Amino acid sequence: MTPLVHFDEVCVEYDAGREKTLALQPTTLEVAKGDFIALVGPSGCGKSTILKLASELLAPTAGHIFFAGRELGAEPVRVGMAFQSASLLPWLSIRDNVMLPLKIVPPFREHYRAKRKGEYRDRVDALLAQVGLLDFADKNPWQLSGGMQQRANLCRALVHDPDLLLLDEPFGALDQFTREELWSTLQDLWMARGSTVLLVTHDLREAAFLANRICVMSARPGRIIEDRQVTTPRPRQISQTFRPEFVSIVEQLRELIVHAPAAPQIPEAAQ
Ligand SMILES: Nc1ncnc2c1ncn2[C@@H]1O[C@H](COP(=O)(O)OP(=O)(O)OP(=O)(O)O)[C@@H](O)[C@H]1O
Repeated sequence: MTPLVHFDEVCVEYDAGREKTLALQPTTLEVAKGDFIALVGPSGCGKSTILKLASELLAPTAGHIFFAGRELGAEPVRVGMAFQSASLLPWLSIRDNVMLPLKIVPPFREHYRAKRKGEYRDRVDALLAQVGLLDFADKNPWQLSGGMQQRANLCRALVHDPDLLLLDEPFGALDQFTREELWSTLQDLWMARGSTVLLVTHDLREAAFLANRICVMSARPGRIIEDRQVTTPRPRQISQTFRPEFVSIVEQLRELIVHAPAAPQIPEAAQ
């Protein structure tokens, strides 16, 4: 079956004038529709670079990226994104923050004026209810805790049913208990919506709890050195992450990352 996203021998070299940084060695990755993939690896190995490629913020230096069998860029791909900082607009209510993609992203924006008061508002409120935020819909972001802001941020990333949900350390700034709550929220949203997710994280327990596949990357210039399935049935419980079989997955990932040699550099002439 054609993968939803296919990175085919993709290479990235950042070129800042005289200084060039090879961030990604030829990397191949196939993402099926509905996959939940976690990208883990040492700092600077190119995890965020993969998200930038998937969101078309960055073009590969070499290789190709396909979406549903066609070269990325041939057709618009709807992407939802969330980062470590929730970056909600402080002057808008939570409801209006979550509504934003429906105002901006085609084809929703064409119907925005007609549907805002009815259908779109119901859609936003249903999502807010699903993550326990409906009572806070009229509040401004600064009236919510960091964890609540990240819940709203996830809603904003999902409200327009993106083809791809790209998450770059979305829970990195939260305390452990709030983070675990948000893992369960994200798992529930993913199970309900069947989204296709690429998650960058440094937290191996988070990767193992949330993902179906964990792609481990080598130190920069990065490449995928292990593509590991996590078959634990859903819904997963936080308490399971303290059980021996789960702890063992996390330990194996950690060993891989700590001991993985940096990928051999490709000689410039061969690039
Ligand atoms: N715009 C840029 N210009 C030059 N070099 C860059 C640029 N963006 C990233 N890099 C370099 O490319 C490499 C990969 O960066 P990237 O942000 O993808 O890594 P990462 O694995 O997400 O890192 P971290 O885990 O620390 O967030 C790093 O060495 C980084 O310094």
